[in-house]
Amino acid sequence: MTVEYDIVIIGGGSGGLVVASAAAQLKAKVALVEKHRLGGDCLWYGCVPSKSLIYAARVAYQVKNAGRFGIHTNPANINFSQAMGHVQNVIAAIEPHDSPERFEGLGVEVIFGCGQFSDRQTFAVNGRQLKARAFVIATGSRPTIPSIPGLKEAGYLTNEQIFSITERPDSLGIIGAGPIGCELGQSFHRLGTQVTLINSKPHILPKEDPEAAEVIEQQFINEGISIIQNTRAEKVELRDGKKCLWAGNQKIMVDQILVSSGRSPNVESLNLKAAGVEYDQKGLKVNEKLQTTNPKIYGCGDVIGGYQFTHVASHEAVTVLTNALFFPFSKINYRVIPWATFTDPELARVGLTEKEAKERYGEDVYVLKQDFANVDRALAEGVNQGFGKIITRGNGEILGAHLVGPSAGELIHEIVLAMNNNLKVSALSGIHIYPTLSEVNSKAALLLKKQKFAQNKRLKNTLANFFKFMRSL
Ligand SMILES: Cc1cc2nc3c(=O)[nH]c(=O)nc-3n(C[C@H](O)[C@H](O)[C@H](O)COP(=O)(O)OP(=O)(O)OC[C@H]3O[C@@H](n4cnc5c(N)ncnc54)[C@H](O)[C@@H]3O)c2cc1C
Ligand SMILES: NC(=O)c1ccc[n+]([C@@H]2O[C@H](COP(=O)([O-])OP(=O)(O)OC[C@H]3O[C@@H](n4cnc5c(N)ncnc54)[C@H](O)[C@@H]3O)[C@@H](O)[C@H]2O)c1
Repeated sequence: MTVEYDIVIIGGGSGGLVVASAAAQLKAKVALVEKHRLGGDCLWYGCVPSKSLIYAARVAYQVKNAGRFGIHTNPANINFSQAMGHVQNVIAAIEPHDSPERFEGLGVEVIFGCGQFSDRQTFAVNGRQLKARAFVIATGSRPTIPSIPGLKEAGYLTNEQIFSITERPDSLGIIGAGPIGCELGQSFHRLGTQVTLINSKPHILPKEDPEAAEVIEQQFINEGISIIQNTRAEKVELRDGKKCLWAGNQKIMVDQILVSSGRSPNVESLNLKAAGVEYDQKGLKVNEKLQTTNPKIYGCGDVIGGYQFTHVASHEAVTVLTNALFFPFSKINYRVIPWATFTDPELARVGLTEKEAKERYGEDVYVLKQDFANVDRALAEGVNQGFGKIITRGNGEILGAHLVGPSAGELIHEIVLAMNNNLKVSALSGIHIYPTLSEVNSKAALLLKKQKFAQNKRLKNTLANFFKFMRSL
């Protein structure tokens, strides 16, 4: 049967846009169906606005704390709506890159509408029946709203509303201390809001290296952010215009609540049953080739669960593109997936944690940890907290790395490059410019030799004897 399209993509965010633009540039016939506007969470409610807000908040913090460098100013006058204006300006500057005009210019047919599958090979939208050789579901995720009595009635914000507010809440209760809660919590606090994080786990950022997360936690405490640990938000009531939020035996009164307690896949409206596509609460079920349970329908990005990051959505998009347009031979490779949480200090990670490495390789695991307090450039910039930790095997194979400190999200890439190219940790100990923050990597890398030397009694004795002999000549 002849079909109209090579590929129909549903969802025009980080994953869908990569598939659409690359497929069109390869001269495939492409339709992209988007229910709202192109750009997805990353542009409108995620990475772009959050990183812009983080930057404005960092400036406020630096001005407020400039005194320790001998720079004295009047107390910073924070104009919240102008800070939010910066956020909107950055979105506006990036948006043309994701505009329908740009994609149509590349040859993509952009269809705005909310459709659904009518059978295993047809997607119905705006009264049209789209048939294609392959489909890609890239509909992303939305905030999971916990069923907390009174929350709905009292009202709350999620990442979908918070970047549009123009008045600063005096106080903000945040449910969930994952990356969203932590990045936005610190930013709002720095812009003058009293922030309380409610965290169901014993420590914030529970998916990260615990020692690294502890550095962030200590920074939050030093800045005056309240953290209620190991406690779930349980009930909300409206009292005198304020929201009264119960967490365990504690009660906090706040102006606003931000819900950042995880994500749910956008799958419900697509009539996936008709297409033979299975899913659960984490997302679409996909195989290593990113085929759903219908092999002609692929999934990528947040909607398949897993690593929910923009760069992972793009990485998955490439596998989907190759398999869907040509032959389904490519398997997704998740061996080296880096990410960063853009708190201050930043926390970046790639590969295994210490615990995971020890579970897999037992005694053959070396932890190479270098504090930023031993990196002269960090000290020059007033930083004496944080560290770089590289996890290796005895043969130098890099298993993972965890950096917490200034520009950690940039510094991790040297290790990512090494891992991607199967370089040993010694490759990181080459000349690094003095004084730079990236010396944290070279200094950590050198520790493998030092640790192995410290363990090697025979070599130490041989050298001692050698030098004794040389002195006796
Ligand atoms: C506050 C926040 C900060 C973040 N910061 C970072 C960061 O710094 N770095 C990072 O890597 N990641 C970050 N992320 C995660 C990142 O935004 C997501 O992983 C990424 O956007 C996922 O891309 P996607 O293509 O799967 O989904 P999206 O980009 O969300 O795109 C999905 C698209 O599908 C559309 N859609 C949904 N349902 C339908 C339907 N039925 N029919 C048609 N279209 C539909 C949506 O409108 C949307 O345009 C952040 C997320 C949040 C919430
Ligand atoms: N810098 C980045 O790359 C970045 C930034 C923000 C978000 N993201 C992506 O978005 C995803 C979602 O972020 P998130 O922070 O919403 O989710 P998350 O799942 O990472 O963290 C949510 C936290 O909320 C806690 N929680 C759940 N219900 C609770 C309750 N009732 N009371 C108190 N705590 C509760 C959970 O235990 C968890 O620790 C991330 O996993 C990440 O993939 C990435």
